[in-house]
Amino acid sequence: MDGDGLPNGRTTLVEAQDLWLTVPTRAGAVNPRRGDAGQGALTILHDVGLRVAEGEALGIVGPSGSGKTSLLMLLAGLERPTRGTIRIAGTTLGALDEDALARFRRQTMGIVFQSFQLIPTMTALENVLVPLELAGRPDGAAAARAALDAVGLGHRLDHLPGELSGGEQQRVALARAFVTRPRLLLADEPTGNLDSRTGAAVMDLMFSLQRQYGTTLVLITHDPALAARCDRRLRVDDGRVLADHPVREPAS
Ligand SMILES: Nc1ncnc2c1ncn2[C@@H]1O[C@H](COP(=O)(O)OP(=O)(O)OP(=O)(O)O)[C@@H](O)[C@H]1O
Repeated sequence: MDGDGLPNGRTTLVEAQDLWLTVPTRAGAVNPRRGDAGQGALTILHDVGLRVAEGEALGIVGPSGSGKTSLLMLLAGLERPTRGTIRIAGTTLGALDEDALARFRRQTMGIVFQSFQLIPTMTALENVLVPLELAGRPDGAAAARAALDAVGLGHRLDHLPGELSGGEQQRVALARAFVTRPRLLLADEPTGNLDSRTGAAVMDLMFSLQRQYGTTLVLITHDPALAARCDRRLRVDDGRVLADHPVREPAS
């Protein structure tokens, strides 16, 4: 490790500095643990900073309500910080307007949510085709089939999400997230809706694809065993980063 906690010799893909997130609150909706930031505002994240090296897997852990999802939303550019900067692959998110941000997200990131977030009226193949069509990829259909093959669902191309099990739906979501070979994968409790055995199988698949493609991973999880599979672990509590632990030195 070097002085800033990154494995030696790796370039930084994600860098966040001095992040604050404050949202307006309805009267009576103030979280007593955090208090009121003043004038009906709640501070969800306070002075958060982090760096993630290219190819690294970072696990984010912390109690419910500590701000993990909020942090992920900022990194995805789905929410804007009240203060602070986020730079991903050399691009400062705050400098982009909404269209440019959406384009940058499509080119650079894949996102996997706890609730799968597949489009219910589209088949597995059509769901995986969406990011390819948005990227204007002419080889879309072949790439989408290959991605579904890679997650073991080559025989379920024409099934709607409602005709698939939870584990199968999350595998479709993984295929959709990886199909454009994003440099960064953001995953928010991807096993949260799965039983432990199915969740373990889906996570084996995710880490295997992450290693195969050299994808940088930011993974929110409540599962210590899953966090321990990451190269580093970041602990968030009450909107602050409390500790940054290397789990193990990555193989050089
Ligand atoms: N838009 C919002 N308005 C008001 N409060 C919010 C908003 N978004 C998040 N919060 C609050 O901010 C806190 C952090 O929420 P967040 O979802 O980031 O936590 P979390 O660590 O991901 O929790 P969990 O592990 O339960 O998913 C919570 O107290 C939540 O109620």
